[in-house]
Amino acid sequence: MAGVEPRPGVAKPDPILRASGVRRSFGGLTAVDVGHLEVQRGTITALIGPNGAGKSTLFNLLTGFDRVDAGEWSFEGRRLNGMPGHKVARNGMVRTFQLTKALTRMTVLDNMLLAAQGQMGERFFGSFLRWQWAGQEQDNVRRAMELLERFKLDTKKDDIAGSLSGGQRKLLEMARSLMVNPSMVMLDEPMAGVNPALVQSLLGHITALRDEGMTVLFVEHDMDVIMGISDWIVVLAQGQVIAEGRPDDIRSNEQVIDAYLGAHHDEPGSGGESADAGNSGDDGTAAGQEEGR
Ligand SMILES: Nc1ncnc2c1ncn2[C@@H]1O[C@H](COP(=O)(O)OP(=O)(O)OP(=O)(O)O)[C@@H](O)[C@H]1O
Repeated sequence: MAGVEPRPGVAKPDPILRASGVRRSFGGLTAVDVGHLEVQRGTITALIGPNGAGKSTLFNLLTGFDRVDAGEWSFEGRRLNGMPGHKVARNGMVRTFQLTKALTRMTVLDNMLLAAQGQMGERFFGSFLRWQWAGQEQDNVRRAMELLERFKLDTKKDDIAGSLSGGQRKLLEMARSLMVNPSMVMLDEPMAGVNPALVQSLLGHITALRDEGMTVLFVEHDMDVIMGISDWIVVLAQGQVIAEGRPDDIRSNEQVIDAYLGAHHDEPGSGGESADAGNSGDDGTAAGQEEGR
């Protein structure tokens, strides 16, 4: 990334993901309107922005979990427009999801085995899928156990996922995403609901993935995490990319500071003194119940 200019839409030397003219509106509100965006292969790229900036919507669009009004994007040179989420995942671009109610009722190992099906959704789970797996099951179990060991969840394989702490759930979400052998993982608020004691461990896992050649794109609100771990940062505000750059470029970017302060303008007591959107760890998961390991 040396020599890449810090400006919105800048071309990268070896982009794994390219998006152009991606737009999505809800009624009269334009949630996403991205002119051009490239994600460099093998980097940790953070997608940040104030509440309501369009980060989740952009994630959903790129991964096939929502439909664009306009625009196109490609991953590894292959057009993804109109491809459903499970096919996008099979093409190597996979996203994490917070564990749904149905998933929290399954064991940790079943969560992993279901993920091997490539984000088809838990409604497909059950005797039918189990029957269909017959041949692949051994390979999948082997891979699942390797990943559970890596994320230090192997001793929990028979526990119900809902019994895991907030941090362990995040580890499971990450482990699940790796079941399809992706080349890019998109992490949705990997630190939300995680006890500070486990944050370093999670950060270690994310940088290890990058060091093994994986591309990581993540949405996060915690500025210390973002500035500490990111190779590149993309800032969204009101659906548009308003800035891109290395952490030092973004830290001092006035447009970015204005966007955060503007977003906080009407919130009582916000004071606008910080560029942190300030809502990390508030997703109502098992924060404060970390056991660590
Ligand atoms: N399904 C939907 N129907 C209507 N409006 C929506 C829908 N999804 C998102 N929006 C609106 O689109 C805008 C962008 O929302 P989005 O959730 O993508 O922002 P975000 O940057 O992820 O915010 P946060 O940091 O709070 O999660 C918001 O104004 C939101 O209210």
